Amino acid sequence: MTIGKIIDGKAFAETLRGKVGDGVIAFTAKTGRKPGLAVVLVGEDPASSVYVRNKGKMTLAAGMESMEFKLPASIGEEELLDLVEELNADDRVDGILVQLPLPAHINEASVIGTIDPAKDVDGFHVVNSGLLATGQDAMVPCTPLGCLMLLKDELGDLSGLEAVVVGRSNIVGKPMAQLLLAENCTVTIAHSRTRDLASVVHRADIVVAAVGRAEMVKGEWIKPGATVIDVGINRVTDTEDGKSRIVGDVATAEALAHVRAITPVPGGVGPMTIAVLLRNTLVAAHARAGLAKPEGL
Ligand SMILES: Nc1nc2c(c(=O)[nH]1)N[C@@H](CN(C=O)c1ccc(C(=O)N[C@@H](CCC(=O)O)C(=O)O)cc1)CN2
Repeated sequence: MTIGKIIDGKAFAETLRGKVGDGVIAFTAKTGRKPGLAVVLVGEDPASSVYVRNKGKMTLAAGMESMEFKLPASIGEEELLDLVEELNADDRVDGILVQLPLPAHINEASVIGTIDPAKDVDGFHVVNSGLLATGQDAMVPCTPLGCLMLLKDELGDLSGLEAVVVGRSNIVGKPMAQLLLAENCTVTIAHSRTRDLASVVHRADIVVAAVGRAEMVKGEWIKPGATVIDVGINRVTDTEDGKSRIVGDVATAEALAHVRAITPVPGGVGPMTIAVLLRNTLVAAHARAGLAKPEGL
């Protein structure tokens, strides 16, 4: 039995962060200032706190200015919107990211809609999703852009390939489908209510699983030789030893016998999210400074 390749997202992300660091040096030499990223965390969700801490560390390591705003979960929506407006008006800030999810009393769409689209390094503003959907230059959400980078690195030209995206979120599924369409793939968006999901997935040369259900995509669903990108991060508890671990949306051990290549969880797509965030911040800084897009990013 042959087994597929494990795509090393961690190593790819490290290389990308290195290239961003080089771009930051060149940007700073040209403009006399560093690119700046502002990250807003509302509440104390443990996973979100870790992601925000890592974003701050990696922003600094790339040579950028990092601004962190930690607000209590009880903050009102108006107060949060006021902070976003302040960051929109602050010239040192090239990128604004509000960590999701937000507490239930705050309307996510209003918050995202208040971010200046030029500083929307998450690419979640409707202006950016509209630009992406119409094939124009846009700020692209970090996780799907990271997935696309891994796919192109593995497969080269994606033109004509059959791609199935399992998951229809605004953050991953929908922008992922748009990116694959722009690469001339034939794209299907499937989800938890798709009829006969197994046979839909079995058509695909490329499977992107972003449905948020532990190991939902089974090995035998995968067409032999397909490339699988697993976006899921699901914490599960082992019944035997009671220890918890993270698994993806794909049953990786089974899938390995079928795939050409697959991203692991952890160490696949996850590390790409922050690396692409830094890349998007550098791109936003160039655009705001009236400079051409940095090359090779
Ligand atoms: N405003 C945003 N909020 C959220 C986003 C986002 O892109 N923008 N994405 C996720 C969380 N996220 C970054 O914010 C993120 C998730 C996972 C990882 C990562 O490196 N994962 C590791 C495993 C980490 C672990 O052990 O828990 C991996 O997969 O190897 C980085 C960033 C939701 N919110």
